[in-house]
Amino acid sequence: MKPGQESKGAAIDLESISKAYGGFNALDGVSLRIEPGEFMTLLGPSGSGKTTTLNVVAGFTDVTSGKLLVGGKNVVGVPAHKRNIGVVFQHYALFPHMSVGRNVAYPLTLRGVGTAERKARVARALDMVKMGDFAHRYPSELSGGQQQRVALARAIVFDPPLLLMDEPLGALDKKLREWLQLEIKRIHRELGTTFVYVTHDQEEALVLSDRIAVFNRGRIEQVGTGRELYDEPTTLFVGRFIGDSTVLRGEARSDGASTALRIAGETVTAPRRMAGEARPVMLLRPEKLAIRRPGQSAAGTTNRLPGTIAEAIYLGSGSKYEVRLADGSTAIVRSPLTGESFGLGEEVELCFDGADAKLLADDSTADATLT
Ligand SMILES: Nc1ncnc2c1ncn2[C@@H]1O[C@H](COP(=O)(O)OP(=O)(O)OP(=O)(O)O)[C@@H](O)[C@H]1O
Repeated sequence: MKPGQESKGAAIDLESISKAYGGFNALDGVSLRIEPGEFMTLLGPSGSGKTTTLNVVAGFTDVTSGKLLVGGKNVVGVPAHKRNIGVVFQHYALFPHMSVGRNVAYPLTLRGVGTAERKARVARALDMVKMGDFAHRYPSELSGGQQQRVALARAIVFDPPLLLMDEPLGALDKKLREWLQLEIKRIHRELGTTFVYVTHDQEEALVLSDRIAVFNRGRIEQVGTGRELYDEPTTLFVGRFIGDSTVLRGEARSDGASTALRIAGETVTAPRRMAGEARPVMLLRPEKLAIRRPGQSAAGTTNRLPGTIAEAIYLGSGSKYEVRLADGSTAIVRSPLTGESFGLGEEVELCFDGADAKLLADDSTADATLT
């Protein structure tokens, strides 16, 4: 949204929404406030409840319990076609027998909008998605990316206060997807409408969103900006799902204000304690880890673990290394182009400052659910 521009978007409030199919809880007490004009992404692995949540907001799925407010009004029980919400799915649901222009005009025809205004609004919506020259084509004459842009035009042509998108770029190749991500971001800015977007792709979520809600097994684990989720994950699942990470597990000992982990005979410490009874693990981001040759001094690092280079990947802007540790686990390290390089199989030391380690409660399901 432009500064000073008033949001045309609706606020959404999900309050303790549950949805059961037989004895299975697809949604298990989901609460989320989405601000007017916000770009909110629902992110999580397959089966975590993202699509069910979106369908509940759209009115395609009823709830077992809970409240849903759109623009402050309770819409539980209101049928989908009366909610005035724009929707885009992964598979372009364009009408094949209608031209692009007639496809985009369809929601206006349904609403009884007169011819002159209809033409003007269809032209505006097609221009917004850069498909102004394609009004006379048929869907079968368009590429996948073009069809999705038409679907987007059709979803925004009636100025809905809320636009829902379920993996709209899922069927497209990487380059096209990256370009359309930027287009969707621009359209969101220009419209000022509330966007709710479903994806299982964390990079896509980071590119697009004002905030991200991370789903796991029918619940929201954490809601925050991409930076908050990366820098301050509150659960191991979120820490593992957003960005690369290394998880150190070992026999834990906490005393005073610090926590020590014993890993294959070595001890690493962090100058913090974790509240509660759960077993702590340390989570480290790749840029907080360094690799040194054994015996080499490493200023500023308080911890060292011996390991072996298991993988070295040249990334152009630097290198990414996988270091196999003595307990069999793998650490991921990013090192700048200017740094030293290491060969496969080389014996090294993994170094880090304990202050950079996040202490999180262990959760054995956090690895299994990463798909
Ligand atoms: N109509 C249904 N009947 C029974 N179970 C369902 C139904 N719809 C969804 N589920 C189940 O609810 C869970 C959540 O599904 P949902 O589609 O919301 O997940 P998702 O996070 O969107 O995953 P994906 O990315 O694979 O679409 C899944 O385990 C799914 O099998």
